Amino acid sequence: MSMEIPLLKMENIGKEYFGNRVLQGVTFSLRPGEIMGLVGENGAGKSTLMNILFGMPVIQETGGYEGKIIIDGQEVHFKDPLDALEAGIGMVHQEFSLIPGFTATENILLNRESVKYNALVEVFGERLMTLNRPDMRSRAEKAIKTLGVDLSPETLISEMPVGHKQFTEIAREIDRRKTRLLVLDEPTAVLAESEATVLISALKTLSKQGIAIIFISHRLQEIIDLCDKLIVLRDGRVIQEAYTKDTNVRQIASWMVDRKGDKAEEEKAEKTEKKIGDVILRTEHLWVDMPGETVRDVSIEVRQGEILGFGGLAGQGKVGISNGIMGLYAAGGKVFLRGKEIKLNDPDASLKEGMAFVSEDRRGVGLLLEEGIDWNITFTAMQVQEKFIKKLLGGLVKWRDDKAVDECTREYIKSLEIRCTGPNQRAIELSGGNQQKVCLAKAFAVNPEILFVSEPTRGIDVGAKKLVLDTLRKVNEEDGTTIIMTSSELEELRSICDRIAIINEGKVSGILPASAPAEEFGLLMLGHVEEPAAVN
Ligand SMILES: Nc1ncnc2c1ncn2[C@@H]1O[C@H](COP(=O)(O)OP(=O)(O)OP(=O)(O)O)[C@@H](O)[C@H]1O
Repeated sequence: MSMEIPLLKMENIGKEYFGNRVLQGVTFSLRPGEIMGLVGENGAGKSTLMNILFGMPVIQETGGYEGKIIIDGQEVHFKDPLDALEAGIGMVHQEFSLIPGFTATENILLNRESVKYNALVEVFGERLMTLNRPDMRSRAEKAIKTLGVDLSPETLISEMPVGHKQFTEIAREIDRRKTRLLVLDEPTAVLAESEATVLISALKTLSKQGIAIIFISHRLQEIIDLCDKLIVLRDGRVIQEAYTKDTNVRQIASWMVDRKGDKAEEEKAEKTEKKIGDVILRTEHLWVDMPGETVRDVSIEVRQGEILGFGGLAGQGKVGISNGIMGLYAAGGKVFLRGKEIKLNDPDASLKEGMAFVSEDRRGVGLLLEEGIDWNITFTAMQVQEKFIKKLLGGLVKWRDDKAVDECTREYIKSLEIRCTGPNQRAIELSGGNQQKVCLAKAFAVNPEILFVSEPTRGIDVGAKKLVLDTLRKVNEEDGTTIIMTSSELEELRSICDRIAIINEGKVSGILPASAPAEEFGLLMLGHVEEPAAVN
């Protein structure tokens, strides 16, 4: 054993939220340049542990924490993130903290002063006018280059696809010369596989320069590929510590869950015979103006009762299609539901027509963060369909049926294994993966005829992933719901879809049955257009 003093030691860390214990006796240490993976099921306590390390206000506001944080052998007490930054710790959160109306360069150069940006944006705005632009740009370019990504420093954050926002956040941390420890909370969740590969090699470069890294991910192969060692949290305790060279994905998955490890194993679904009906939804020359995911010309038919997948590389438009049909971004062309043309650019209309959408952007459009789980799950159904409403005197008097709301919420908490203190816990207090489950439950509650889901398993742990996909399959088979699913993971699409359309440069480059070989999908993703079927 070397006598070297670790860069960081967290010792006996504990945390309670209002009597709910979420961390207990967590201890680990990290040397300069070392990369540690932090894994565990949704709600195991990973983000909380990192929030403690980074001095996040939510920790102080909820009664602080127990245990010690020791840096270079000295105990530290961070009052807020600025103290942590001062000590050389950088953190990239699950959700972004970039300033929308500013460019990549400006965001990178604002560094973490922007932790407090809410009130300060105006001030920054003025300051930026007087800054040395060429110098700023070259610093931003340097940080972007270290990451090895194709990102223009002049692009506005509000116009970037989500993957580029992620790289901008990371570039911002790299530009801070002081950074000695970088914490990344699920940085690859919003990235396409190719982008994730770029990120992983960039992080390896940083570690060679002596920067230590704590990396949270549900993609266990990434943990193996990137990290030197890992710790596994279960119910707020460290239940295993290991060097990645001594373990494998299967073993890590089994450490994470109480249940048997085999639940984490990706199983091929047994396809039961199911009835696929007539065309229920049809688009004609659909275009959608969504930043980073422009749809140019999509004409496609979806049949009643099928699960249709949209796949393709990031930024090619697969994400834009459902956002356009559901009225969240400006769209044109024609969309027909059961043969009748529907109104575009009107989110309410699409809901009333019996369509529901689980967005890839769960914080942006998915949740009412300050409201309870119950309200989040039932609100849309209540508003659009008058579900959970009691009527008296022939409909003259209406009020909320709290009992029905509560029952429905409890059912989804159980079936989707949402980890919470109860039906009225606020959405903002849930872990990322559990918020994602609430978004799904909310869509199921309206019992839509057509359900659009975009990246449904983003942020979901390996065990729960199967649960989510099984639930989608069940809704499709038992309720006959037609499902249109967008995902950046081809294997996920292949495990539940009947057909998969690959989108390239804003157009459909081909549609294949899920059983087609992976190489054929690969070719379509690269823009090789399918041979047109026999000419008529
Ligand atoms: N502000 C808060 N108030 C109350 N409880 C909270 C708060 N933030 C988190 N929790 C609870 O702490 C527990 C741990 O959550 P945490 O976000 O640390 O999990 P996680 O391991 O990061 O999960 P995921 O993989 O889903 O992101 C959860 O049960 C969550 O509900």
